[in-house]
Amino acid sequence: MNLSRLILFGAVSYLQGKGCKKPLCPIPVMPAVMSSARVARGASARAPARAPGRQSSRCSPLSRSRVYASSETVTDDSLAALNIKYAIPGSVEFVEGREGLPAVKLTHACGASAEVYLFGGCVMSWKQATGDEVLYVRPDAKFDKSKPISGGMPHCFPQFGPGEMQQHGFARNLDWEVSSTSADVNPDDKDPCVEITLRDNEYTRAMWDHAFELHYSITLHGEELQTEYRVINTGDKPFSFQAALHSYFEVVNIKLAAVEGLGGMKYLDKVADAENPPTKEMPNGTLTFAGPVDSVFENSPSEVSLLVGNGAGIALQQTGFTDTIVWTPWEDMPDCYESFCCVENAKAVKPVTLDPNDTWNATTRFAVYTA
Ligand SMILES: O=P(O)(O)OC[C@H]1O[C@@H](O)[C@H](O)[C@@H](O)[C@@H]1O
Repeated sequence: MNLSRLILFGAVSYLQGKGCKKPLCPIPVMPAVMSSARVARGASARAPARAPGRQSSRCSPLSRSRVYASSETVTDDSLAALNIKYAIPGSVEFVEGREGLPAVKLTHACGASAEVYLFGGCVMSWKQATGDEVLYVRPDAKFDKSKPISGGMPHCFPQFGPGEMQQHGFARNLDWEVSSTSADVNPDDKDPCVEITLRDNEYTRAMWDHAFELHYSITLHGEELQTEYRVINTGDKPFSFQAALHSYFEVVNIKLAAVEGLGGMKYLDKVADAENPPTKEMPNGTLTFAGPVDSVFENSPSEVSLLVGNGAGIALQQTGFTDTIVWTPWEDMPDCYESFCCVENAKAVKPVTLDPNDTWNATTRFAVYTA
């Protein structure tokens, strides 16, 4: 990726076209249907024109852009079946990701795109209209399911960590199911969207004995990436969990990068002690990097920005996720640390406790801007 091009082309033209000012337009009202019980069970939240339960009525097998050999064995979980059921020509398509992992590609009419891998429910790519990649995937990332994908936007659920469970919980190393797709929030400016779902199973029960549904929707609103995260307690006893989007962003160089919006805040310093982090206070101003950082900011502002080192930045807005984590491993990862910075939207410090049938929601909105 060459983020410097963002200054000249995509971000400027798109944000100007949308009338945005730095760093972001006010958060638009998310579709009200996102919180309804019907949606929580998997109906297509963002396609009100469709009949309930018919998630891909706009998808015609005849007009899909990918052609499959007729001799191909179509199983329920194959790309062909997913495309037949959920593809929306020009907006939503199921494709083969790295090492054959199934992925859903969202394409916005402005040229922006995103790719979400069903393994780990991980947004692996988010590109601006120019083709510039915003996310970062580590060179040591594995795509054989032997470990979670190290890069993009993996999940931390139901544990942020460290804790009793595997680091960051299990949601990032399981296959998620597709529950709906849509592309018709506004017919004049189609916003492609996919919703994927994770439910408890034998594997999760062995680690965490609770019945749950985790619904995660990813939408491209122009060049912006928006997500909605919904946890439902489907069991008969309360449970507590932590959750985070462990986002890896590409930077020009970590030594030139900075995070705005956290000045003067208290934080837990996990570099000093990962198990019992001491509380420290940030000086006013921006957070810059001259060594490893692993800081947890509780009740952080709903908007922070990552400056990538060339004048461009990524604004992160959140609701529900009350905390922000900033992580750079520095020389623990000598081959790649200069190229990325993790700025994570999280509910990590105080876990959420959810009663049976209750739902917890969190949203994020990511947008590239120029100074
Ligand atoms: O599991 P990954 O992707 O290698 O990330 C590990 C890091 O993830 C961060 O979220 C934590 O704050 C760090 O403490 C941890 O080291």
